[in-house]
Amino acid sequence: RFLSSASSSMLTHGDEASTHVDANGVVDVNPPRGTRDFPPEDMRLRTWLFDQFREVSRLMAFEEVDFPVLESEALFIRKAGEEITQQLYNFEDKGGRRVVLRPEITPSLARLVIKQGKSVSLPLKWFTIGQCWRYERMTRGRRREHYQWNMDIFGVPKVRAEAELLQAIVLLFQRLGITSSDVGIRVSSRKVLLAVLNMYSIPEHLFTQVCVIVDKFGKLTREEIEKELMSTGLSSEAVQGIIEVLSLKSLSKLEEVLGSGVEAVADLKKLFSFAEQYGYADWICFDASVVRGLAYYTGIVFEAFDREGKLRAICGGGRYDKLLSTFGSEDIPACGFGFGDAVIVELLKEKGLLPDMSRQIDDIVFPLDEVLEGPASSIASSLRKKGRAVDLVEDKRLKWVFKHAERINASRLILVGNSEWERGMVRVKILSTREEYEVKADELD
Ligand SMILES: Nc1ccc(Br)nc1
Repeated sequence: RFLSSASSSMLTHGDEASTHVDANGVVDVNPPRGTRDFPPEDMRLRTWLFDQFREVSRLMAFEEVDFPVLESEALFIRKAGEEITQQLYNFEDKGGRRVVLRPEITPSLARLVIKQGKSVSLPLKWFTIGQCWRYERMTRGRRREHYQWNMDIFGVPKVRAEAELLQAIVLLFQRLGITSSDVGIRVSSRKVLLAVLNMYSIPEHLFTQVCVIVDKFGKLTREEIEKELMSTGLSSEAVQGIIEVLSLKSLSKLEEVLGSGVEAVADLKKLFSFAEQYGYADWICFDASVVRGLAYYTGIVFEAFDREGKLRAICGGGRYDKLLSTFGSEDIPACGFGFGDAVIVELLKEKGLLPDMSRQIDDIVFPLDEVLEGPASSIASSLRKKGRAVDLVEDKRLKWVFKHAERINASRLILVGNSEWERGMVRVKILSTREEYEVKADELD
């Protein structure tokens, strides 16, 4: 007897350590808090989504890479107060090593690029789809794991790289049936904020900290943002200046405030002109409030959002030209994005774009008598060798088999019966047309 999910939840209160086994030693059948199982129908949807990620990666000529989900904690120790590093799923292993279930992919990518060193020629265009983790007090009841598709380009210093990544994102949306009226991509550059800090002679060491605070724009009230910015020691004049510039939504206004010839403006102008050439200009818009919450971004940053404003960011990314030197290596210019598997599915549901996820099988082979189980096996085997997906069924009544064939959308039902088999024949039923005929068993394909 298994506990139902309801009764098992009585075993665990809040987030303090709780048993996953009840008083009678019966295991709670739910997965650990904040994690998901993928039973067949959910797994078909996930596989379909990941196939779209892979197909876009192929179209963009990216190579697939992979890493352990377990990483050294050292890869993620950053002092900028990011949410992602305050929620590390970290622990000490039996060897006394400080390790984490990775919260993101980019540091692993950087680690591998450094490890590969001179043996790889730039530019590198790599992608991966991997599970990422966070340990959050369950008070907010949020998930603790999700899968992320990551696309990263190493060795391209110019905004061509960002233009390529934006095309990948737009291609993905288009493959899913999402249009630029459903989704937009906000684009800015951290160099905008850097220019503002320079205008107020704010020391650059405050840069990442200010970025992490400003990333909460829209999540916190203006007063809360002002308070957090002031707490870093910024003058109220500088705080007002930052908020004024970050509220800009027009590149020409930005140029007026920052002056022409500022690198941030030049980069963004170049990127928007690329967008026209690629044909995705109607997907992107300048929004100076976009800074993204990761400390290591240094240039263009972007995030996709649903225009109805009901959901969290769908994906996001940016340039991180100085990440490798934080690991003690020579810097290599880089940019990339992460695209989670959860928000996009919520959006597809909202838009009625979830694909049909029912099963599909080519053939069901069914022996009408148990003495024919052997012949049924050889028929199933030869069909499989010809590439047919075959469900070999036995110990069932024929009525059940017909129901089953409907349930799994089988194309054909191959019945192995005594009278036919004596003549080396089998009976074939085409389930879509109800057509039925006999065929020589060794001519079945
Ligand atoms: N970084 C991160 C990891 C896991 C989840 Br769920 N969300 C964000």
